Amino acid sequence: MALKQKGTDAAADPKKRRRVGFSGIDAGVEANECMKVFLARNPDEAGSEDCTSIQPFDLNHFFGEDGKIYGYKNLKINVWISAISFHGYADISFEETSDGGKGITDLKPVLQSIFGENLVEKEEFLQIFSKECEYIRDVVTNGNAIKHEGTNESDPTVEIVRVELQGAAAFLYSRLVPLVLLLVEGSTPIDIGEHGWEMLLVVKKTTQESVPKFQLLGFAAVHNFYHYPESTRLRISQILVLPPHQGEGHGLRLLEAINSIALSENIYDVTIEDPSDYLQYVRSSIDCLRLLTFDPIKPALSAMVSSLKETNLSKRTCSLRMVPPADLTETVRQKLKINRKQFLRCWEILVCLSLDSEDRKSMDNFRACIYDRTKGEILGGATGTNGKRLVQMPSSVNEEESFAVFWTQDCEDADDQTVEQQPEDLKTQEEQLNELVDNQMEEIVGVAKNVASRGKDKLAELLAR
Ligand SMILES: CC(=O)SCCNC(=O)CCNC(=O)[C@H](O)C(C)(C)COP(=O)(O)OP(=O)(O)OC[C@H]1O[C@@H](n2cnc3c(N)ncnc32)[C@H](O)[C@@H]1OP(=O)(O)O
Repeated sequence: MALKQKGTDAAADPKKRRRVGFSGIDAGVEANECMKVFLARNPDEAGSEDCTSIQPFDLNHFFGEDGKIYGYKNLKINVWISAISFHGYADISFEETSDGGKGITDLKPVLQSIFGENLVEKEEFLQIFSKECEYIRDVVTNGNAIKHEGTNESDPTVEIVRVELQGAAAFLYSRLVPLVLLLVEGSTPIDIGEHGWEMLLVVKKTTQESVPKFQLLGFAAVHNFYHYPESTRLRISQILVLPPHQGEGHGLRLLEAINSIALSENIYDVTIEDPSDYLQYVRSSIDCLRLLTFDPIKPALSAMVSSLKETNLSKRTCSLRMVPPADLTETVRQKLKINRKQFLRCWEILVCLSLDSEDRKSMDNFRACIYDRTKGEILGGATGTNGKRLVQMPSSVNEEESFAVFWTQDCEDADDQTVEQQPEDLKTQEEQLNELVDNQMEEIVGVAKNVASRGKDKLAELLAR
């Protein structure tokens, strides 16, 4: 790795070290405040801040325990990643360095932990644009274009290509790792040495002269793993649409392509590893639209909707489990490859869509069912705690949504239970639970609205029954 550093190199040579007027102990600077990452499409954009800027979810977590950089005055770290070859080039500048009590952060190993071997000197970075201008074409040459219903509907120049994660494709993945680390929250690089990995690449073809013929817009890393006794499951491990192209329908295309592979190869089902909220939203929207036209679902759905209209759960004298019949869950898995957990999510969305939002009683009953389900999941059943307790945990990410469940050591010990379940504890638990239920209602309604606007005709047909 080569980094071009402006300013003094005082950090390396103690004799040259100059004192900076830090008053007291150095408070440090947050990495999020001084580091920027850009995507450069051509040599002119390399070094310029007028190109696509990437918004990493959090840079601080790469930098030590407190996410801070120490010992620099006016530090600026700019990194450009080539949108053609995915090499990187870093420009680091600062006025002065000085140990203000917390040392001088060594930036090289940190940048290396993000960008690895991809980081090169500026000169090399600029040359690579022409040297590797057909890099993506070379990777997709051995791949298979995935054609399925709806393919290329909106843009015939965009294609999804399926490649095994070996050889050139494995090299491409290793070049994409920095973007994965920066943009996919909580991600770690996948083990490409493991059997069963493949990638789906979203590529844009162009016939224009002087620009690469293939441009990478996004990708999904998918693992095929064994399911007893003789089938395979497809697990989407990482999916990333490059920042300038997010929201253009490519994530949706990738999910649709994976669904079509699962159907054509009679895969057991499709799962997603820790989907982000937005990915889950896109996925549920697609699955609900598929389910709207899936006839076997209709009788069970209308029976569920009738029950919600007729019962009154507000007094909690009766209860209703808002789950689909087990045989329907199995049919949905077999025919649409939607896994059980995902179908349960979609089921709630479809029930919500089928209810009259003006009918207070039905909507209250619906919320009561979501409440019972959530409580059951967290506290281990609506009738007892099963020895589990819900506590709110401090979190830097989102305090409101951070809960932990812990088990009391001996759940049959009645004395322990009495001591722990103080009335004020129960009230806090109740408040936290209600917040969680409100969030879930919001998510359900969000997807329901999207599905309603995109599948008006299908929905009208479903509701007419
Ligand atoms: C397992 C994991 O990898 S989790 C991490 C996921 N990845 C990340 O978070 C990295 C950063 N984000 C991304 O890479 C992307 O934003 C992704 C992958 C999450 C989503 O891909 P995108 O290309 O941005 O989304 P895409 O444009 O395909 O779809 C989203 C929009 O199109 C809508 N849409 C378009 N057509 C349709 C349709 N036919 N049916 C339903 N919805 C549709 C979606 O509902 C959504 O609309 P809205 O946000 O305006 O309400």
